[in-house]
Order: sequence, then structure tokens, then C-alpha cells
Amino acid sequence: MMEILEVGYKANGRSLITDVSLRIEAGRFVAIVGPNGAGKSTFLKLLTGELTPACGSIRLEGRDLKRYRQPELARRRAVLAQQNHVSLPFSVREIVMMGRYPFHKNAPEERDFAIVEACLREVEMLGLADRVFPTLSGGEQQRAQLAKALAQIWEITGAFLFLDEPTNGLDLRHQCHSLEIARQLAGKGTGVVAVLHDLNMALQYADEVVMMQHGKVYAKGRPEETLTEENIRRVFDVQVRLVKLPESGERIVLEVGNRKSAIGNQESAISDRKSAIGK
Ligand SMILES: Nc1ncnc2c1ncn2[C@@H]1O[C@H](COP(=O)(O)OP(=O)(O)OP(=O)(O)O)[C@@H](O)[C@H]1O
Repeated sequence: MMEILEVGYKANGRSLITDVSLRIEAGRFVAIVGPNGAGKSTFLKLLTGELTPACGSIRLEGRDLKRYRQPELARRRAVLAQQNHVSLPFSVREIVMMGRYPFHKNAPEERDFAIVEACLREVEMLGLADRVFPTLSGGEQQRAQLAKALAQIWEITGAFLFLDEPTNGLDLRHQCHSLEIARQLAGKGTGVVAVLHDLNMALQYADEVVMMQHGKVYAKGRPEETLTEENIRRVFDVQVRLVKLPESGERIVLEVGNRKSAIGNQESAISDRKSAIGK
């Protein structure tokens, strides 16, 4: 379990995260949503240990995250970052094997090779395993990086998987497939924390949704409690309707327009200008 208590973070004298408290249980899929610049990635980096809080504490299994050594942390959690640049000519298989580095001493063993193959199969990348990573398309690179993260936590019970916009660059089928993999991992006891922009994906896959705004938690709880029309309007500044699908009862978010439309703003700017020049 992860316990986040009154965490704050500052950069260049500016507060990016303020007073965030949260419990993340293993076996749950938590989606972090919010507009651009809300602090989602910064918060995720605090959870992974990449950044250190300026105040408050983050505890993993009852122990402060700051007290974990890097190799120890690497055996408990995996991260799919938003940007994963690889310029060296590693093959896809070699990239995925990097997820096994925290577990073998000098060279990979038979078990590591088997896990790499299983993870490549999981993300449907077996056919591209020998390709040089930088020659892959954006979506293929994203799936290879997901396979690497899976390889890292493949055999760990109660591990955590942190995903920053995991559906970035993926086609619709692979978006669903990636989140389905994460969902299944949660079903087997992994704690999944994913930054998602697609509110419908959050509704469909998450057990809990944390909605952030201006570096703070605006709302948190079950998806249907958090992703309400009112919360979405207030936080994203957009009008939506939540519609129930008759066949399954599932709810979907339909965007029905910006609160302040760009055209409306342009029209008022033109009329302001006309009155300023006396027309
Ligand atoms: N090192 C830094 N110094 C100053 N400001 C920063 C720094 N890192 C992030 N920020 C700012 O903090 C805010 C939160 O950034 P963050 O990347 O966490 O947002 P986000 O919610 O993940 O956004 P997006 O949806 O666009 O990815 C942004 O306004 C960003 O410009």
C-alpha cells in the first residue's frame, strides 16, 4: 500500500503540488485525471521516487519512500514515463530485457528470457522483437516500453505500476489492450496508477479516480462519484453530458461544448475593439 500524507512540492519557487493526501491500495487501478498543467506528472514522479516531496511524506508498505535504495525500489515498482527517448540501436528484446536488470546478477538467466518473451507476447510485439528500437513507430515504441515495465514487475506480488499517459500514440485497439493489461494486473494484486486524459477510459477501467486541478486534489473516489458533469465542467472548463448506454448501463462522457467558446471570445474581442475606435 502507498500512503501519501499532506505532500507538497515546489520548483523554482512555485508550488506545483499542494497538500495532497491519498491511499493507494495494491490491487486497485487508480486513474489521475486533470487539465494540462494540473500537476499529474509531477505527482506521479513523487510517487515513483523520481522527485522528493518538499513537505509531507510518501510511504510504501509503511516505509518512507526516501529510505528505499534505488535497486530495492526497482524490484517493487515499474514506471512507464511520458517520454522514453532511446537513441542507441538496442533491439526491442534488449529494451524489454532492461526491465529484468534489477533481478539478475551478471547475465540474464533462462527465467529472464522467458519473462521477456511473455511480456513481448502480452503487448503483441513478438513479431517486432528483433527490430532496432529507434526505427519503431511511436505507438510501437510505447508498447515496447510497456513490455519493459511489465517485465520488471512480472513476478512481484503487490508491486506498483505507474503509467504516465500510457495510451499516448496508440491506436484505439491498443489503447484498450494496454489498459486491459493494466486492469488484469490490478486484478492479480498490482497497484496501478495511471495518468489518463481520456475520461471515458478512466470511467471504463479505473477503480478510483483522482481529479487534480492547480496542483491539488479536487475530487477523489469511485469513477462515477468523481467524474460527474459538474466536476468535469468546473475542472476542465468544458460542458459535458454523461450518458448511460442502454445495453450495458455503462456511462460515457460526451463533450457538448466549451464554456467559453473560442468564437464567442473572438466576437466579443471584435465588438470591444469596435467600441474602442468608436464604431
Ligand atoms: N521544473 C519545473 N519548474 C517550473 N515549473 C514546472 C516544472 N515542472 C513542471 N512545472 C509546471 O508545473 C505544472 C504542472 O506540470 P505537470 O507536468 O505535472 O502537469 P500535468 O498535469 O502532467 O500536465 P499535462 O496534462 O500537460 O501533461 C505545469 O504548469 C508545468 O509547467
